[in-house]
Amino acid sequence: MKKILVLHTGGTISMSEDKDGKVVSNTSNPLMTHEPEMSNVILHTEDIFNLPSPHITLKNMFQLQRRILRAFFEEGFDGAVITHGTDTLEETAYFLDLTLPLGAPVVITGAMRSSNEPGTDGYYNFLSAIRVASDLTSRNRGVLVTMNAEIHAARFVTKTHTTSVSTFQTPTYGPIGILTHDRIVFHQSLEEIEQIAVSSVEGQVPIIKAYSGMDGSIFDLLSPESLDGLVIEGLGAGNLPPEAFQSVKKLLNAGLPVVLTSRCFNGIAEPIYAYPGGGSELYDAGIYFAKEINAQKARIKLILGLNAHLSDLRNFIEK
Ligand SMILES: NC(=O)C[C@H](N)C(=O)O
Repeated sequence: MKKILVLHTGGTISMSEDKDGKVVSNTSNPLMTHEPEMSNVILHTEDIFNLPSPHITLKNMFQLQRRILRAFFEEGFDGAVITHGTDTLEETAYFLDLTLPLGAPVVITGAMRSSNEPGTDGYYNFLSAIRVASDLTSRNRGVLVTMNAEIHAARFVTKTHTTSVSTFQTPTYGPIGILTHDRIVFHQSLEEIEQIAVSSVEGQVPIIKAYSGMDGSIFDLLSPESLDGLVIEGLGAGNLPPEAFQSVKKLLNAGLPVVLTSRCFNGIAEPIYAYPGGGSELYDAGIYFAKEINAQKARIKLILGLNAHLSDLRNFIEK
């Protein structure tokens, strides 16, 4: 028997469509009145929050992390399943991936169609997440996201479509496993799972997206004293328009950590180009290049790195 902790946090998976066709939150989670029964699994369920995922904060993520640590190290659970709204699911998944130790599986899922809509995917995804969390082959893989019969690594998965049930995709690498009718099949594993210990999750770190013709005005509006860091979604392989870069330099000189990702959906940001505003200039000026992760995940990583007071923040961000 596997003992699995289920933490419901809200999101479409817990919502219903009302008579006007609007999707609304419920006071009681429909997944709790209709729990899957599996011969080899005992579920312990908690409605830890009931929040649409745009309302989820770093504090909520930290609360989930501490609840799961207690479940694994004091209460003898073999795995955990989290149901979550899909809008920010990838951020919570990555936060937990970085802050939970390897071992028992932690699987996050959600739904794109609420509980009473035709073709709702909530119950199926919930059942799939329980199957993955209770399977021995899911151990030591970092936090997993299970949606639409696919298993993705939390570090790379992202929401790619506003409404499709196949919205969660892993650019560049693809899913690490699939669920068939009877089996769970992993076909890839991550080389290395990163971990960081934090005792706080404070920090003001906005994300700014670069675009053609961008000048420095948006960066000039920022006061480095009221920020802890900045993430820029740069162009292509990791470049900025030259005027924008001149203003970013002022923030760097004021001691603000600045992390660069690419607005490209696939690939890795690297300091290749040496023209004004090119990646090589940005790197030499002290901008950190976040490898392989998108801007919203780079923000989580930077905040965790700052809260851990790392002596070599660049190394952590660029790993
Ligand atoms: N499909 C969903 O769960 C979207 C919803 N807006 C949420 O993130 O809470």
